[in-house]
Amino acid sequence: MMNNPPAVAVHAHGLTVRRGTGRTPRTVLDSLDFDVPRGRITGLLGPSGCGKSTLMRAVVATQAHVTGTLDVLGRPAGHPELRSRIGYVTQAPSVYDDLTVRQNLDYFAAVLDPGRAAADRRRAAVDRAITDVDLTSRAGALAGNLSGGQRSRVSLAVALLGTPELLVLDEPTVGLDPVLRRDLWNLFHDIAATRGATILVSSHVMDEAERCHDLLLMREGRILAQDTPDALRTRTDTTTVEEGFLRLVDEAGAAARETQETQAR
Ligand SMILES: Nc1ncnc2c1ncn2[C@@H]1O[C@H](COP(=O)(O)OP(=O)(O)OP(=O)(O)O)[C@@H](O)[C@H]1O
Repeated sequence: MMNNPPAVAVHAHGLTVRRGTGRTPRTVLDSLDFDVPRGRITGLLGPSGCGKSTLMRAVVATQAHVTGTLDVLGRPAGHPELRSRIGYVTQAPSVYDDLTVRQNLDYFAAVLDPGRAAADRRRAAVDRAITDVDLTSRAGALAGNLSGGQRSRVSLAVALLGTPELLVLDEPTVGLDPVLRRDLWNLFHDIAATRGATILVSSHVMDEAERCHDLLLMREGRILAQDTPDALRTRTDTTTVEEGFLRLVDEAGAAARETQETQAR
């Protein structure tokens, strides 16, 4: 019997992913060890191509060729019980342009919680999700007529429908103006604080790191650091997470060169 849920939402040990077809698939995640604490916002940050989306896809079990240990909400990734406990928003907003905001949500709610008996529950869930993302005044608008930021919020509302314990958000603020980015981050903090939900959110914009409780900094398929923004700045003796990240990159590069030179002697 489980009395208290574990304090860790995602636990990875030796997590490895190989991608690509043919005889020589590439290792795109290389033996990662990390934990994502529950009830907090963990930012997954690193340059384009470092493996953020692949890591998220492994967590939500849409990625093939995953090896190592990967536990999510106390179950192995991909366990059927996790389906309703995780909300996932991909980089491209997955909404139907020819449906209104409410129709999009009604559709996904019907998939999640089907049957006539659940109609009232579905309506309440849809109302709540629309309110959560602050789209009440646009509920009747066609998704195809919304701005990029509004479409992202519809996608987020879909992910919120099942009141997930873990929200996995792949670059949700990409291409948004500073005001919309700030509003979305405020919403993430609201969701984490009021629902106790865990949020794993990726970005390649380093200033967004400052908005996270915890950070996983990635580079070239590896975890460079797992820290809070404050601890990272202190440890690297820098004033921003971006400078701290660059210092860690330089240190890792110097260490790699030293190893190569030692091996060449
Ligand atoms: N279908 C695929 N087949 C082979 N390799 C792939 C495939 N998709 C991605 N990759 C490679 O895997 C690596 C990690 O890609 P991934 O999309 O996870 O990075 P990312 O950090 O999310 O990048 P971005 O910020 O640009 O979305 C990259 O080197 C990419 O080229």
